[in-house]
Order: sequence, then C-alpha cells, then structure tokens
Amino acid sequence: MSALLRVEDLRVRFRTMGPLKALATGTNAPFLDAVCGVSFEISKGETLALVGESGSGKSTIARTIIGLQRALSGSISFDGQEIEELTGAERKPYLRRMAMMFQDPIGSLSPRLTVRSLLTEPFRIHGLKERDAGVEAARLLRLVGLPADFARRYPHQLSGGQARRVGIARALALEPDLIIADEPTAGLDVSVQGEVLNLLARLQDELGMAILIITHNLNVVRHMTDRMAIMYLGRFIELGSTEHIFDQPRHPYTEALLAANPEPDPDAVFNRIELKGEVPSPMRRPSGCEFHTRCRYAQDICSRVFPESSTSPDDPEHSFRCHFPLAREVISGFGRPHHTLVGTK
Ligand SMILES: Nc1ncnc2c1ncn2[C@@H]1O[C@H](COP(=O)(O)OP(=O)(O)OP(=O)(O)O)[C@@H](O)[C@H]1O
Repeated sequence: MSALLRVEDLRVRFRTMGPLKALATGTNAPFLDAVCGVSFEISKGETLALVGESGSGKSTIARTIIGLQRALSGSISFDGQEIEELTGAERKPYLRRMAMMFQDPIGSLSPRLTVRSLLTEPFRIHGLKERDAGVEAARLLRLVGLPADFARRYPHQLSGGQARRVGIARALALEPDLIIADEPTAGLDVSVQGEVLNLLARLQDELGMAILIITHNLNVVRHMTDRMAIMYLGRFIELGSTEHIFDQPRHPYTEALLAANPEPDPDAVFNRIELKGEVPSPMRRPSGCEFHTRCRYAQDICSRVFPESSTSPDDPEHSFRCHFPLAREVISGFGRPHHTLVGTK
C-alpha cells in the first residue's frame, strides 16, 4: 500500500515562559518539547491509533498535521507532497483532503449556526463553490443516519450521539482522504459509543478514507484499528500492528496499559499492573529511558542510556524502544499469556 500521509522525525516545541522569566527562575529551557522525533505513515484506507496518557502529545501531532500548529522540525507529506514547506495558500488543497473531528462535539460546533450551515461551512472555509446547501446537508445527514429535518436544529438541540454524528457528517463534507478523530467516543454512553464506531467503520468501508484515531479506549483500538502507536512524553515507544501488539507487547509501558484494560474474555486471568508514580513533566525529562522512573523492570542501564529503536524478530514492522523488551512465554495452566523478561543487554 502506498503512504497517504508520511510523518518523519516530527518535533513540536511550545514556549512556556518568556526569556526574562526563564532567567529569573534559573531554567535554561523555557520551552516544552511536546513531540520529539515521531515518524509514521498511514496508507490509503488504513486506521492507525495514537494511544497514551494525557499530555503525551497525541493531539499536538494531530493539530500539526492539519496545520493548526507549526512544527519545530521534521517533515509531513501528504500524497507524496511535503506540506510543511508550503505557503498557506499552497497547502490549502492538501488540507482540504484531511478533516478533523474534535474531542468536544458540541463545543466544537458553533452554537449560532444551524446544522445545515455547519455542514456546508467547510465549502465556504475552503472557498469552494457551494453546492445547493439544502441538498448537500440532506445528503450528509443521510450518510450518518440522521433525518433531513435535523438541518434546522442548533447544536444545543442535539444529544451527545447526534452531535457526534453531525461532527462526522461535517468531516465528510469535502470527501476527505484522511479523517483525524480525536477521542470520537469520549463522553458518550457505551451503547452510543458502539453506534458511533460502527458508523465510522461502515463509512470507512464505503468511502475508503484513512483514519487517524486518538483514544484512551483500548477496546476501540483493538476493534477498529490496523496499527497502533503508543506514546510516552512525546515519543513513540512502540509501533506496530494492533493485533501483534495486543498479542505480544514488547514495551513494559504498553504491557501496563493493556493490563489495565478490562479483558472481554471472562476466562482470562486478569493481571493488573500498577504503574508507579505520575507521568514526569516533559520539562523535566528523566535521563536514559524516560519510562525508567515508573518501570518495574528497570535496571541500571535504563537510567543512563536512551534506548535505540528495535524491531520484533517475528515482525519487522513492530518497533519499540526498550533495553529489556518483553518476550511472551505461554505457561500452560494460565488462561492468558504470561510475559517474561528477556534482556537484550
Ligand atoms: N499551546 C500549548 N502551550 C504550551 N504547552 C502545550 C500547548 N498545547 C499542549 N501543550 C503541552 O504539550 C504536551 C502534549 O499535549 P497534548 O495535548 O498534545 O497531549 P495529549 O496526549 O493529546 O493529551 P490529552 O489526551 O489530554 O488530549 C502537554 O505537556 C501539554 O501540556
């Protein structure tokens, strides 16, 4: 499959205080590196998940891809064209082919616009000749399973699930090749979550767009995505096929995240792994492997040496950064694979 989106060594930095304050507080780094050298690709029609605790940099990656945030360095190319180096006007035709579904569906919809105006706004934003607004709104509402008379409603007259459907319809307005869905199920009842996910999956089947999905919900990742990337302090610490990572996580952080996720299999032996302490601040990064302060397997080298990226011997597409990656050994009598430690150093 050819790459639709290719992100290479992306770095995003935020200034957190002015130079005078930095001088006064004695800090030599008045900035925060939210994304540190992230690389990945998404193929046409593929679904990739970005997973990680709050503050790990997921939304910043999404905002940088769609041009709401400048990168410090690195490259973003879409359909073979490097877009970071283009001017605003030159970028527009590429940005039009990507759509973002924001986290808060009602808050992200302008309260004074009717659903009809909201659904046809993308045409106006991108300076495209507007088709018949009524016809277009009805077509988009039909796509997401809402009646045509919803076009007259305002955002506050929508339930959470309906607002999410309108958000999906709006994202589909310009027939994008890539949808970025930031927490598409957040704040919804479980039954409505299922409906929204099924709708996204059906539309993807019908329309063939790629989806970059940002979520804390590992059940969503497991059932909806082809590949997943696990983020920690702005870096990918593991990337690979969703099936392979669920089957055989290599990084202890991934292992802990998966273990904290309720198992759908009632016979599975559920081993919760407590993560020690809080996520460190990206302004005070631990030395060596940045996860070592919370890792139950950490050894001396982990606090000293930043781990290189390695790949899984049975799947070269599965990469991770760990000095002591986990290897699976199925112990008979256990319902669930038991992970043992295999040192590489
Ligand atoms: N505009 C900004 N100015 C300064 N720091 C920022 C800004 N936006 C994000 N950050 C910081 O960048 C880091 C990454 O934030 P980001 O929102 O990308 O994380 P996230 O993984 O998407 O979190 P969440 O799951 O809570 O949305 C955090 O430390 C955050 O505080």
